[in-house]
Amino acid sequence: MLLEFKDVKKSYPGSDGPVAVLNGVSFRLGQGETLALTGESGSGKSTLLHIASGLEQADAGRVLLDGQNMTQADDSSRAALRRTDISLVFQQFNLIPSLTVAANISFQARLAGRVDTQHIDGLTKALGLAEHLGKYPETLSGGQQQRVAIARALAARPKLLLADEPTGNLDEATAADVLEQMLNLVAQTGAALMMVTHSPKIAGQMDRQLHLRGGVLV
Ligand SMILES: Nc1ncnc2c1ncn2[C@@H]1O[C@H](COP(=O)(O)OP(=O)(O)OP(=O)(O)O)[C@@H](O)[C@H]1O
Repeated sequence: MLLEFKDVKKSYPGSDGPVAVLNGVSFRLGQGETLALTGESGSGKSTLLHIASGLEQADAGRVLLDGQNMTQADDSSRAALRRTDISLVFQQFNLIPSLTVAANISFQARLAGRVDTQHIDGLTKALGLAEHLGKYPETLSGGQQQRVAIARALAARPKLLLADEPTGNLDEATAADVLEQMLNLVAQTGAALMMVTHSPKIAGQMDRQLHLRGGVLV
């Protein structure tokens, strides 16, 4: 099993005491599997994704990545796992403005110590980015910027790709293209994918769907 949540709980401080966002969340994600995470605004989808990525810690329960207990790992081991095994794609692209497209794409692979130029060339071509490599992110369209973020995320050959509304900032036609390319590349690289989405149509393209309601998965 690649990712396993066991009775995960998370609260945030509210004006009248802690507010439970995740109230005992359990699920498993196998290698290469794709999973959609849906739920109303504020239901805790991003919180769950951040805990899966190690960006945030659960208050209780266990999160296992490839059998390793992330809940007990210290900050530096969680950071190491994030560099080597997990990649994230966000709604807002989050590219590094001072780096060229080429440098953005190889950034995480460099951090992970896993630069494979042939693999990066393949991603760049598949995403139609070959003629944009020397440009800076601000000169690209939203769709092109998100393609750069996807190439960066997959360049390090992560076992797990976590995507938070990755096509939420794109028009419908661009969103459909970017999603198709992302799903093809995820399948090719063998990564597992967990994607937060508000779109039932997008959720329907994943192997499985989980819905968050009232702090639990239904
Ligand atoms: N750092 C934080 N401090 C306090 N409360 C937080 C924090 N992060 C999230 N929350 C609260 O936790 C709840 C869940 O937030 P989260 O962003 O996980 O929801 P979501 O389902 O991803 O929402 P959306 O679909 O609107 O992005 C919200 O009520 C939010 O206000």
